[in-house]
Amino acid sequence: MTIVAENLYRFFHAGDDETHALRGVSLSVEAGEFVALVGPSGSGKSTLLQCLAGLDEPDGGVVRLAGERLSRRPEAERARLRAGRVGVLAQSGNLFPHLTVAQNVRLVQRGTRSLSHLAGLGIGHRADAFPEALSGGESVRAGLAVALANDPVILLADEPTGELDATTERQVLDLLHRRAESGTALLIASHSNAVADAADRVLSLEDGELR
Ligand SMILES: Nc1ncnc2c1ncn2[C@@H]1O[C@H](COP(=O)(O)OP(=O)(O)OP(=O)(O)O)[C@@H](O)[C@H]1O
Repeated sequence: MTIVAENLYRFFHAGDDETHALRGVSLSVEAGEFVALVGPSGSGKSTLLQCLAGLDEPDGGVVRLAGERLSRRPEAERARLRAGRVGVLAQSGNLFPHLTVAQNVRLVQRGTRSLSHLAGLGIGHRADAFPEALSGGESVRAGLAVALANDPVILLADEPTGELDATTERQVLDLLHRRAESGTALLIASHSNAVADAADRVLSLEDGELR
């Protein structure tokens, strides 16, 4: 099970301005691989993750999930292809505000699985808290708990450790490592050196191109 991007382009227009957020990005992440995606602010990391997740549509190129084309399909089909296989942690909007952490996880969970990964993420004691009561680091970890709720085969995560202290970051990276060892493909966008150090491979984006 892999995720593959072939020659992805994404442009944004605002008035006369055109931003070339992705300019011909090709990559693949294999099962069990922990890949870090680094690059300066604005280099296209979030755009790339959104396109890989099928939450944004590239203007050119193709995304394939386990050999099946994800791009240029109706959202309902993209959702079906993603469901239960791809976990996504975005930069915001990962939690429904009117549900507790545990309810957020339960909402996306298929069947009855345990909530034990909350403890692994160091937020077991916050299971009954509402998102507005969480610290920045707690809410990122709660979002990660939602993304991991169905034991996805691919995890796409945007800055999962950005708001964490060094000790908690280590804890989250250990958990991600164990996921990779059990076969999950991880693509983690981050500015943190600790994430790049923990990864098997580092992809570096600059101005919408991999270097
Ligand atoms: N919806 C949008 N409309 C217009 N421009 C956008 C949009 N989304 C992203 N961009 C632009 O595309 C470029 C890439 O943005 P992106 O968020 O992918 O970068 P990033 O590497 O994730 O940055 P950061 O590290 O700050 O999160 C930036 O110039 C950004 O301003």
